[in-house]
Amino acid sequence: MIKVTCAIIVNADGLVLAAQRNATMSLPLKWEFPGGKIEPGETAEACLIREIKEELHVDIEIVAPLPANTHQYPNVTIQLIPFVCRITSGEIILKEHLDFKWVAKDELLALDWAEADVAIVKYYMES
Ligand SMILES: Nc1nc2c([nH]c(=O)n2[C@H]2C[C@H](O)[C@@H](COP(=O)(O)OP(=O)(O)OP(=O)(O)O)O2)c(=O)[nH]1
Repeated sequence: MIKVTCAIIVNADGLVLAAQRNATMSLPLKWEFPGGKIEPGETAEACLIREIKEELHVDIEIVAPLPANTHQYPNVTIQLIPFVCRITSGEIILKEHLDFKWVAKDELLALDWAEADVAIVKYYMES
């Protein structure tokens, strides 16, 4: 099982950042919460701060954890470990994703999410 962290980044207006995977990634064009695989010896929190800097070019702080979701894709099982986060500095520059948008909480489920993310979206909407 691969452990993957992801960031539910909330802005000052309460909107949530959704990021679209590019056409050459696995799960092409699906929407996700940015993040990535935990490296050996790394904490989930440190992983997420590193990944967000690499992918979005911003610094974040972690606000709160949400329940992890284990999901079996045909070729891989991942444990997706979410944290609610805030940007502390920088402007978003996409380094890997195709697109991003800020979405109202009650409109999140309308996006075409990576399957593992749907449960996380629901946890967040109920939180
Ligand atoms: N970062 C991230 N990955 C997710 C999410 N939902 C989801 O199913 N994944 C999957 C996609 C990948 O199989 C795996 C890790 O994604 P990644 O973005 O860090 O790694 P990657 O593109 O290099 O993965 P891969 O193409 O090598 O399989 O987790 C999510 O919300 N955020």
